[in-house]
Amino acid sequence: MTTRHLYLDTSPPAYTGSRTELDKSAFHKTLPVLAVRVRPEKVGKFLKGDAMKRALLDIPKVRTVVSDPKEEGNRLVLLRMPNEGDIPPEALELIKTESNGLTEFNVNLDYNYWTADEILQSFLPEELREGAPSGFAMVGHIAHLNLNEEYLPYKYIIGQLILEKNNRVRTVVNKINSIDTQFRFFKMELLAGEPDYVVEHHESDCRFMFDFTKVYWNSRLHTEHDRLIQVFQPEEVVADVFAGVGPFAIPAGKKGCGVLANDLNPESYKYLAINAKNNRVDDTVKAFCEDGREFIQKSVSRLWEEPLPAYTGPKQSRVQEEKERRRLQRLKAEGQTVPIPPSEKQHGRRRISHFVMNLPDSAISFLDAFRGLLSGAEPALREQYSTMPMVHCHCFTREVDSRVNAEGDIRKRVEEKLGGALTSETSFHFVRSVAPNKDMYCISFRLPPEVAFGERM
Ligand SMILES: C[S@@+](CC[C@H](N)C(=O)[O-])C[C@H]1O[C@@H](n2cnc3c(N)ncnc32)[C@H](O)[C@@H]1O
Repeated sequence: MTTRHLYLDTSPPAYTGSRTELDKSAFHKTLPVLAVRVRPEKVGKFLKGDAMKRALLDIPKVRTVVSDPKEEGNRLVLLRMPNEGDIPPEALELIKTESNGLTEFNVNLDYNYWTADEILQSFLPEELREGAPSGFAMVGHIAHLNLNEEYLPYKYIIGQLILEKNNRVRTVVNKINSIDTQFRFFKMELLAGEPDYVVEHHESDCRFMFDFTKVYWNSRLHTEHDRLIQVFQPEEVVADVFAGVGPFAIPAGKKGCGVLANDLNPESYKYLAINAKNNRVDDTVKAFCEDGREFIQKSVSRLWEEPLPAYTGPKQSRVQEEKERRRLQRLKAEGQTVPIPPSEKQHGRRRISHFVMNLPDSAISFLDAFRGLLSGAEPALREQYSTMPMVHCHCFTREVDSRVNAEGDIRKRVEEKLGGALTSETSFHFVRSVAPNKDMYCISFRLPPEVAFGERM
């Protein structure tokens, strides 16, 4: 991007230095301008009012008023033009009556002045400028990008620029176009900064910690996470079959939901448990490390045998909790009756209301695990499921010609795997386009009773 201001060209100079490393000294530019010599007490007159509006130097990161190098205590008010003939008459009038005259001044711009994009545009060979990487995504302190092959010879310089020009960035990585087939995390190479991949990332008002090189995380799913979290009611229990480090599970727990959260990747499981603790929801969010199929099959009886604490209203802050603890301690010390905490008075939660299955590549293939989920269950447990749970299953399209086809195709694949017809309580949500011919959807359906009470797979 070239930045031009009236009279002044503030774009970086044409780069003539080395292309194997960044020669920062090559980024130097001098802009000759005029300056008004004024007594300090008169500076305000030149900055306020309309007279000087069209004459003052106004470029980002450059001060308009500087000390006069030739006369101690005096100030220079910088103008945007190098020639007197360009100064508007109303400004000239003020200069004549209120200043000590005009002088020449050099504004010096250097490497620190320009943005990473501007430096890169000047640095790259001409044929690579259009389409040059201009953005990056952030996860915690890590900036990550996905460089096209033609930019790979310049990858370390691109990394250096991102690191030096963005205060929040401590590490810059390039995602290599290969993804771990089972656990879905990206392979990446360090371009600049510290080789520290354990991040603290914030989403949906929760704090997530994880090793970005070992677990799946995708900030682009933020809206989808929020969408489903809104669907869950605080009293409900959610079973998250492919939970990752908890972007559905932890915010749902914070909302009040009981959550059984599972991931087969031991690293995801480790951070899932840490995140539940760090967000103070480890009483209601329980982590598991099992294959998704096994987790689904065990989930109903697991919750029946070990119910999750009942919902007792919005979660208190740490300060409120501490206040309540002290109040109860005082009552006890005074020999008064200590009230039973509401969570101990009420029965626990024993029914799963939602299953979440975000493993779009293969989640549908796990659906047969629902067959016979409740068959053989004792009557009291069956009674809990007079209303069947909702299943929210993410998947990719196969039929790409139109969305109508896509929905029909997804429905067919789901019904085949479930071994039963979907009810009218079925909906489709387009999540995002992941590639030109690949869309991500979420199908939400109520588990058909004849599937759950039918024969086990
Ligand atoms: C696409 S990620 C979704 C993670 C998280 N729910 C989210 O929305 O960001 C899928 C997760 O499924 C886990 N996974 C893959 N195969 C699995 C399996 N057979 N059983 C359980 N988890 C599995 C991966 O480790 C990964 O964390």
